Amino acid sequence: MSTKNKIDLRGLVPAPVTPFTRDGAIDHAAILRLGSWLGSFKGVKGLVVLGHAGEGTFLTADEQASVIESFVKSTDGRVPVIAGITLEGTGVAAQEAKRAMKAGAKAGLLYPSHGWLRFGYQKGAPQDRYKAVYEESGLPLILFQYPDVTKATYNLDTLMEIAAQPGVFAMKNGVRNMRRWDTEIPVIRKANPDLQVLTCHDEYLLHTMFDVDGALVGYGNIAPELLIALIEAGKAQDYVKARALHDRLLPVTKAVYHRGSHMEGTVALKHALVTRGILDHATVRTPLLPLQPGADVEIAEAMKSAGLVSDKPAAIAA
Ligand SMILES: N[C@@H](CC=O)C(=O)O
Repeated sequence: MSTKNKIDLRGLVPAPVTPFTRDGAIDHAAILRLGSWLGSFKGVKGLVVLGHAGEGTFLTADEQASVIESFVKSTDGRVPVIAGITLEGTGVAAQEAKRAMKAGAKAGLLYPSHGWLRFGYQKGAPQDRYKAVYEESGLPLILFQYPDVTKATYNLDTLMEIAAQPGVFAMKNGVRNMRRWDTEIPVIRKANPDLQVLTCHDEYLLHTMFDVDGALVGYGNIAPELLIALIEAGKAQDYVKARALHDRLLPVTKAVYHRGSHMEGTVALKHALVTRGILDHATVRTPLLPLQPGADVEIAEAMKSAGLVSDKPAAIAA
């Protein structure tokens, strides 16, 4: 049976960070704070936990299940929780999907097998991975398109075959090649009108906003109200409004996502959540490292300039 149209992610789908206590354990009280705050925004349609922003691969299997359970609890199950499914082998990824489902996940974001990043993959292997994980676990899946510069990116034929599978209901597209974006998204949409297309180009969202049903982004942790407005402006094809929101967010985008690498973005998200009063500190797990001294102040200033500090809720410009 097709999973298409079962879960509606047409809006903002933040990928929450996983808060830790100062001594490195999972901070479930902070998860409840973060999840209930994000879930309080009408345009937030789902929470994708245990992704890159959630440091999902740095957690044990038991910790992963407990994070899913706490995020489900944070909105009393009202907002669907989707889990990152990241293990390399198809069989173990299917087991991971089953554990996620048992913990309360309503869907999975299936990552490419990690080794493909370096070596590439055999023709048909990505299609087989999506089919097998869905058939073995029953967990509805989001297709995850990696950047064109990696060997784990999927060409258009591969995307089309995965998108047409009954277990796949949405695509998170992070191709970061605008020639491919502009030519492939219309083709995929035409063949799969029910597939939900979500951008994940955190560091430059504007261009992708006019072609999508929503955004599945770590950025959603820290500026949900402005990103919801940006998605709405994109859907209305209102470039002037979208551009104004983009410009307002630009200092935050630079402070969080234009650092050395996307990995630092995760640490920066935690600092930004401190400025919003949701987290008390920005503890991360290695291999993530703290940002350089002063980065917290830069991030706080950027958040303030965008009107996103906790004592001054952001007003959405008309
Ligand atoms: N936004 C990033 C990181 C998320 O998983 C991406 O493009 O993949």
